[in-house]
Amino acid sequence: MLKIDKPFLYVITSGKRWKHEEVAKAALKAGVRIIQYREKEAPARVMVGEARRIRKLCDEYDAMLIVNDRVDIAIACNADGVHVGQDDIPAEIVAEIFDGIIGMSVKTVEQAKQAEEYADYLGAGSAFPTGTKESKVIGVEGIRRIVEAVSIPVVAIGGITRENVLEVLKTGVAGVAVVSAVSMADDPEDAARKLLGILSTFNGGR
Ligand SMILES: Cc1ncc(COP(=O)(O)OP(=O)(O)O)c(N)n1
Ligand SMILES: Cc1ncsc1CCOP(=O)(O)O
Ligand SMILES: [Mg+2]
Repeated sequence: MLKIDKPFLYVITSGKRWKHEEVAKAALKAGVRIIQYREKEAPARVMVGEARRIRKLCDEYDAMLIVNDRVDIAIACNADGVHVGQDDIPAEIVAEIFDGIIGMSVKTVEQAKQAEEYADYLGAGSAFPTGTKESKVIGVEGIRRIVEAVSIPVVAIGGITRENVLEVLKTGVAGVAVVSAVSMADDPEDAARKLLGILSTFNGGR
């Protein structure tokens, strides 16, 4: 389902410093192959336009697009997938109406095992404290427990930076997801390139 080499960098856009499209384009130029469009406040009319423009960019770079929370926007922009959390539309209902990748957020092994039935991958975190979202920190050990409990790809999220990403990779995650490390960077393309550089040197050892 996630047809990219491991470990991968999963960039989540925020429109708070740069436009969503600017972040997506910078990440794609750097070599990122999975982008999540995450917009929590804009009207649907604005979201659908942004999501469609990012879809076009992802097509140019042969990259996957996941839409956060909103199955309607995901359908309208022909996204590859949709990501839902514990309070969003349940994954089993997403599966009824959406033909694509389903990602689900989890914090515990119990949630992870339940999510496995309908999800194609899991977003596990927060790995570290983060200012981007109020989210309980489960730590690197919490991520490791989830990785070991399931057989679908696990993407770590929350407070991941160039400084701590190696520690996270050692848990065996399939990928690492970042919002601020790229979307809030002075130079998002350079930030993504540097993170990708660290991922490519990681030898997979635990
Ligand atoms: C890859 C990935 N993992 C986790 C999340 C968080 O989803 P959720 O808990 O629904 O929180 P919001 O992002 O919707 O605020 C994610 N978006 N992506
Ligand atoms: C969306 C989300 N879900 C758990 S932590 C988080 C925020 C991640 O953002 P950042 O990479 O800036 O810490
Ligand atoms: Mg959500």
